Amino acid sequence: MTDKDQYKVQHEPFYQQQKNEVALYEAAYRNRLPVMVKGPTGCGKSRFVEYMAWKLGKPLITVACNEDMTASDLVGRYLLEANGTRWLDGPLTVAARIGAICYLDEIVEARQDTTVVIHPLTDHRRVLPLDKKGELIHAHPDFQLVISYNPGYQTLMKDLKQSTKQRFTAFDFDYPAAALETQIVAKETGMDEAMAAKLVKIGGVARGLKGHGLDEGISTRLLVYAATLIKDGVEPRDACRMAMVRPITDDADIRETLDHAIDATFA
Ligand SMILES: Nc1ncnc2c1ncn2[C@@H]1O[C@H](COP(=O)(O)OP(=O)(O)OP(=O)(O)O)[C@@H](O)[C@H]1O
Repeated sequence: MTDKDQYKVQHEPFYQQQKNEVALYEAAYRNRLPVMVKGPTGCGKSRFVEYMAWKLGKPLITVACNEDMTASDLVGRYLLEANGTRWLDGPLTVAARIGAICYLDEIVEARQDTTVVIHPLTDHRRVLPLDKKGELIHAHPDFQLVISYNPGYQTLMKDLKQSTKQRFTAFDFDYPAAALETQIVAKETGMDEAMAAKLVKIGGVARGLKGHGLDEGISTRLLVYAATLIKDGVEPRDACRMAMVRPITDDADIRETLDHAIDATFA
């Protein structure tokens, strides 16, 4: 297996289009424009990028960003070995060399001095300077940079700089409308649509509480978890409490409200 093959998405991921994002992404890719995918947690951002990598037949390298991440974690570093030192490419460098789609998940978590290393890759230069190694990489023609971003988590202290934002085209994602989300939960888990619709309805109750005691509503991911447990034989009320309520809040009043909604739905 070559470097490239190991990053190929082997099987078609199930992705339910919300609007015309597939065609728009293809246009961005044709022109090698960097893409930003914005939206709340668990609404399908990563699945979309995985699906696009599969559809375009390009390798996909995903990096989960965090606040301890340094530029070296992205670009690469020298490793100390018995016989001296050896350079090890970081994931961004590998992607630029082999022509992969590089997906930096939750980029805003990374420190700003880390974020700026992507700048020269996002404009017409499409280069990546490896300062420590003294090498300038010209990105492979197939390389594309994609970042994800949850606008709900941003504070004044933690946001992308305009000079970073303005290097990307952007997609606004959100939880799908009820009918579409029902199809997603049903197709993803094999659950019948009538049952999936019940889970989506409870999800809707929780999303209505956002800003009234809840930071985020129940994600599509959690609806899929609940459906998976139910398909495995777990009693629906237990599955919903376990997958859709307990993870998202410790507030007794909100839990009670959501538990009531669950009991009413499965009465
Ligand atoms: N449009 C969709 N088509 C198919 N599955 C979907 C879709 N939207 C959400 N899902 C389901 O929701 C799950 C979570 O989606 P995904 O991992 O893409 O979330 P995300 O937006 O990247 O979240 P995070 O920001 O937390 O990484 C998927 O594993 C899939 O089961």
